[in-house]
Formats: sequence, C-alpha cells, structure tokens
Amino acid sequence: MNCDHCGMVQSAKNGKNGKSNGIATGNGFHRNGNDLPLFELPHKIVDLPSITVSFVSEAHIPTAKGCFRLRAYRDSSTNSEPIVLISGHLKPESTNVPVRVHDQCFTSEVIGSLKCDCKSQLDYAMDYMQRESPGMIIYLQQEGRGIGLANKILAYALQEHGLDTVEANVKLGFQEDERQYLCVPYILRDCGVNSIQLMTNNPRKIDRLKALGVDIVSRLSIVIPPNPHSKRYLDTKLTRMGHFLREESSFSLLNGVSKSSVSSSSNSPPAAPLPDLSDFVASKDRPPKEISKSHSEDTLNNGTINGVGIAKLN
Ligand SMILES: Nc1nc2c(ncn2[C@@H]2O[C@H](COP(=O)(O)OP(=O)(O)OP(=O)(O)O)[C@@H](O)[C@H]2O)c(=O)[nH]1
Repeated sequence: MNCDHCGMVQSAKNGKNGKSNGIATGNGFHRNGNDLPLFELPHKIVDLPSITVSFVSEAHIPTAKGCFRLRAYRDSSTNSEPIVLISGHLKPESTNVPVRVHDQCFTSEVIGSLKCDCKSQLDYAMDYMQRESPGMIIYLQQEGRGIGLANKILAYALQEHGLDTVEANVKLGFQEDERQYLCVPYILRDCGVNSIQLMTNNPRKIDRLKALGVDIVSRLSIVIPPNPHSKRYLDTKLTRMGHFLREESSFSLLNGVSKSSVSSSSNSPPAAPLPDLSDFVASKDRPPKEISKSHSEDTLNNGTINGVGIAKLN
C-alpha cells in the first residue's frame, strides 16, 4: 500500500488485525473503502491542574524506514514539545497498540555516539512499528534521562573518571533518573489509544506509566547487542537499574544480524584515580531542572504488569 502523502510503499500490507488500513484524506479524517470516517483528529487541549498538553499539528514524513504521521504537541509542565510518530492508521478506541516511549539522545541520534543503545533502539522501534502497524513512538525531549544535554556531558566527563551512569547523575545532584511521563496518557487518549504493548526493557518506565493510568497489556523487548563503547552502560542498566536485558537481542531477531557479529569486548573505565571533582560539584549551585511532582509519580508502586508477554529475567 502506498502512502497517500509521501507515495512511499508501506511495509505493512494491512492493519495487524487483517483489516484494511484507512486512507488519510488530509482534512483530519481517514476513510476506508466504504468512505466511513476512521479517525478524526481531536485537536483538543487536555487540561489538568498542573499539566496542559495541547495538540499543535501533524504532517506525513517520509523516512528511510517508511512513512510516519508526525503529531506535534506542547506540554506546559515540561515546557517541551513531545512528538508522536504513527505508522499506519489508528482507529478510535484502539487496543493493544505497540508503543515505544523514547527519550531524546542527541549524542547517539544526531552525532552517532556509540556510548549508549538509544539510536539503535529508535531505529529498531521505527522498523518494528512499520512492520506491525498501526504503532506509535512517543518521542520526549528528556535528554540525559531528564537532566538535559549539558548536564549529560558533565555526567559523561565523570564517567571518564570511573563513575558509572547512575553514580555520575547522583554526583551532579540529580536523581539517577529524572524523567517523567505525565504527557503520555494524554497523548494516548488524544490518539484514540486505550491500551498498549509497551516496548521497553525498563521496569521503572513500566511502573511510572502504570501509575499514571496507562493500560499496559504486555511488554515488547528491545534489546540491542553491546559494542565495546556501550557495554559498560548496558551492564549498569542491567545491574543497577534492573533493566530486562538478559534476553535474546531484539535487534538480531529483526535484522537477522548474528549477535556474534557484534563485538562485546570489555570497555573498562580508565584506571586513573578520581580527580578533584569540585568543578563538577560546583554545578550543583545551578539547581537541577525543576520537575513538577504534583501528580501521581510520587505515588509509584512497584507492581508488575498484569498480563501477557512479560519477559522474565533468567
Ligand atoms: N544522564 C545520562 N543519561 C544518559 C546516558 N546515556 C544515555 N542517556 C540518556 O538515557 C535516556 C535513555 O534511557 P535508557 O536508560 O538508556 O533507556 P530507557 O528509555 O530507560 O529504557 P528502554 O525503554 O528499555 O530503552 C536518553 O534520554 C539518553 O539521552 C548517561 O550516561 N547519562
């Protein structure tokens, strides 16, 4: 099927339920062969006391991975602009939709840093959503697990002196993870999505989204094989942040790439003693980015997902 807007061939022939995908008419309606409206853009502002998420606009974007419908929002609680990439056509009240909630990583996604798995995860998610459309990626501007780009580079500097990614955040006066996902339930509701299959390895992300009322039916694994530069970061995610990483590589499964073809030699940190960190600590004078705590993220539970498809740690 060709995308009406980009003329690109869509990799998913049909919706995953075997039903024909709708056709975007460009006026906010998507119609099927019977000319029935499938999806009407809500253009609504979802307002709660401390958060306003407003839809701004949408456009079709051709990419190397296929055509996505990009929906842009503004989130007043973080003063940021969440972007949603949608493959295929979502119907109102959709259930079990594959969703990736992805946080910005300038270093890997723009300049190609090999220190983390973020860009490979984004690539994997885009391929997956095309293949299993309809699906969506909610892209949030939360660089460096919410500490911002400059602070993330500070954290990298500390990691060059032996700290791991968690210790570096803490040394800088941040929590190990400053991200929040208040906008996600509103964006899902705005897109007509009632329940999701969440693509993540991060148990905290699952808990936080559940605490915000997101109906997560199952988890989709997204394990990228390490390279010599990312191995320590991935090890830390496994051992200190509890990520589900002891699984067969999702990347291998999707791309047919043998895991053994990716080097995983050790990337030990420099043995040099820790320098005087007063320069870094001085940055604490500049307070960490303020993050609204007025919502239920403070009342997180440690529950696990009720339902199918949760990969277990061995
Ligand atoms: N502070 C900090 N942030 C990092 C570092 N490396 C990557 N990031 C950021 O980490 C975020 C991605 O978080 P991850 O913990 O890798 O993965 P996740 O999103 O929690 O979990 P998955 O859903 O399984 O991918 C992005 O915002 C990156 O910019 C680092 O060393 N320090």
